[in-house]
Amino acid sequence: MTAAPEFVAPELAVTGLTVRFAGLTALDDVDFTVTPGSMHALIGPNGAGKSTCFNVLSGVYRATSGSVRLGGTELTGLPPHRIAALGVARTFQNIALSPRLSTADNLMLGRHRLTRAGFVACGLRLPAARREERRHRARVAEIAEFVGVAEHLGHPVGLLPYGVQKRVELARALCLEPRVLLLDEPVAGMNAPERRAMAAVLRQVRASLGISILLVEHDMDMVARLADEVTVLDFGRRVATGTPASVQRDPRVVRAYLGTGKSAASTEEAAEQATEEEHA
Ligand SMILES: Nc1ncnc2c1ncn2[C@@H]1O[C@H](COP(=O)(O)OP(=O)(O)OP(=O)(O)O)[C@@H](O)[C@H]1O
Repeated sequence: MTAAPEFVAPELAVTGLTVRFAGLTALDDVDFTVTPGSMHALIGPNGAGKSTCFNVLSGVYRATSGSVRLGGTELTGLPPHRIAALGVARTFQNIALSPRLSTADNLMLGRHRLTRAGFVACGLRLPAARREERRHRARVAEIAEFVGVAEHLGHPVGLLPYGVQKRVELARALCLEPRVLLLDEPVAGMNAPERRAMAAVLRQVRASLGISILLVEHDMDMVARLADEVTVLDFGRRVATGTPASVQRDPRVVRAYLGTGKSAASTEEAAEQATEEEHA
């Protein structure tokens, strides 16, 4: 699967982002930039502000101050559907699919924003609406094949193994034809083979589609293997930005996030192993 020829991933620039909830500062003057076509991880201990940041980027929360720009467009203040229409798609920490619907129908819901035929034309199944539906179903099949869930298109999502459901969720986000993907803990709760399968798909998404990806992930091995750049938050503040290897060696990060020398060492090993894999 490839991106449309005119596809260009825009820069996502977060500047001075601050979010306050009645007396609590969840994000405090945070800056980072997701370079077009790169994979950028947002990490930090529990309560560091990662979900709050995702919620601002997708329009669920309003920023108290600061700016989020996608290319030349300011996103702060826009409602979620407008942000989605600009090409920002999101997956959730907990699976947010309709379990009784088939994989195909869940993915068709993901195409809703791109549907041109009106409600009446669809309801009456007029020829133009039927043609459009065929076109969307063909694209859904292509995306399902790309993320490795094609064999499950006819199955109710709720009956699929957890790791497959997470890939269906990714497929649904891709059905929006996004320019930026926000992935909230894409491998949380997965076993090792499921993690490897998801990592392989995410690498393909970046390599073949050129979509910019912002990823919240607690699994440091995944971050070390996948991310081009990492931003570390602690108590709502950015404490470091850099390559996975450089942030893992940053004493502020070790203090804030990794806690013990032991976990820092294990994540360094993961970074070294990832580099070896890339060079193999
Ligand atoms: N809607 C809200 N109202 C009040 N406080 C909130 C709200 N959302 C988040 N917070 C607070 O903001 C801070 C940051 O929370 P957030 O969920 O963004 O952290 P996180 O890094 O995503 O944590 P985790 O890894 O546990 O998901 C926390 O202290 C949290 O209690």
